[in-house]
Amino acid sequence: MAAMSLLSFETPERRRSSVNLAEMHRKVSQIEHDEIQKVTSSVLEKTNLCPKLGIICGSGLGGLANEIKDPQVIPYAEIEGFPKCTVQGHAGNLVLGYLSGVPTVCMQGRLHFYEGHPAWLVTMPIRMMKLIGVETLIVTNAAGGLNQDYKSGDVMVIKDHINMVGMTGHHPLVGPNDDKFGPRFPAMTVPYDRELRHLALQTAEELGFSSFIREGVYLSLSGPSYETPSESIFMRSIGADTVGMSTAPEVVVARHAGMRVLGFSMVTNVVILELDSDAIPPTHQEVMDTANARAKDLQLLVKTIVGKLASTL
Ligand SMILES: O=P(O)(O)O[C@@H]1C[C@H](O)[C@@H](CO)O1
Ligand SMILES: Nc1nc2[nH]cnc2c(=O)[nH]1
Repeated sequence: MAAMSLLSFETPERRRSSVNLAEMHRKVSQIEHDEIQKVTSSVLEKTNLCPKLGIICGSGLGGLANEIKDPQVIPYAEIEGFPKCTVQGHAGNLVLGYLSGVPTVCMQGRLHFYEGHPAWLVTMPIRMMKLIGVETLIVTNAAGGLNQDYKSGDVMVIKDHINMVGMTGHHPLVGPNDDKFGPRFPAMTVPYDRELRHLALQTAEELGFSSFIREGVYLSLSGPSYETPSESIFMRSIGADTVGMSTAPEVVVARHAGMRVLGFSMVTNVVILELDSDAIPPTHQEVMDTANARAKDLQLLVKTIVGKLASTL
C-alpha cells in the first residue's frame, strides 16, 4: 500500500511540470543574461572610464559618492534596464570617476529585495560592475546593532555574514549557473577579504576612530519590517552582531565572480531585545539621521583605505 502511494506520486503531469520548471528556469536565466548585457552596454555607451573599484552606498551613506573626483553622474533612470530606486536615502545614481586616484564606479543607492526585485535583479549591478572591469568591491549598509555593546554611530567592519534571505531560498545564484562569472558551487569560506579587513581596522586606528570601530558579523533579512524582540534574540544567539536588509546577496554574487570584498555596517540603532519595551522603536528617519551624522568619518575611512590600495588596484 505504501509502495503504491509512493508510485502514484510519479504521474505524467508531475513529470511534465518538473520539466516545465527546468525549462522556466532556463528561460528566466536567458532573460537575466540579456538584462545584464543590456544594462552593461548602456553604461559602456555613457562612459570611457574603466573602473577597478566598485562601491555600494547604504541608506543615508550616499555622500561617499561626493568624494569622487571628475564625477560623471548617470541616473539609474537613464540606464536601459536599470530598476528605479524607491527608498529614501538612496539617490539612484551611478557615479563614475576617481576616488583617491583609483578609477571607481559608485552606486549612490542600492536595490533591495523588499522593493519587490527578485534576488538576481538586486545583485545585477555587481555583475555589470564585473563586466566593466571591477575587481574589488566595497559595500556599506545601515544596520541595527544586535550586539548590545554596540552604540548608535559605531562602524563595524564586516568579518562574515549570515545570508538569511539566501537560506530561505531567495538566493541570487539559484537557476542555471553562468560559468562566465564563476563556478556552480562557490565557496564562501572567506567572504570578506582578510587583508582588506586588517587594513580597514589599522586605518581606523590611525585616524583616531578606535572608540567607534568594531568588527563583527552582519545578518541579512529581506525586510521591510524591523525585527520582533524574539527574532532579534534568535539572531543574536546565532552569532550576528548587526542586522540589516541588504549586502549579503551582493557579496555572494561578488565572491562568485572572484571579486575581493570589504564591507562596513553603520550601526544606526541599537536593536531592542526586550519584550514590551518602552524604548523608542526604530524608524527609517532615525536610520538616515544617524547614518548622516557619522557619514563623514566613514567617507574619510574609505577614502584613506582606497588611497593606500591605489597602487595595487
Ligand atoms: O541599504 P541599507 O541596507 O543600508 O538600508 C537599511 C536597510 C533598509 O533598507 C533600511 C531600513 O531603515 O536601512
Ligand atoms: N533589519 C534591520 N535593518 C536595519 N537597518 C537599519 N537598522 C536596522 C534594523 O534595526 N533592522
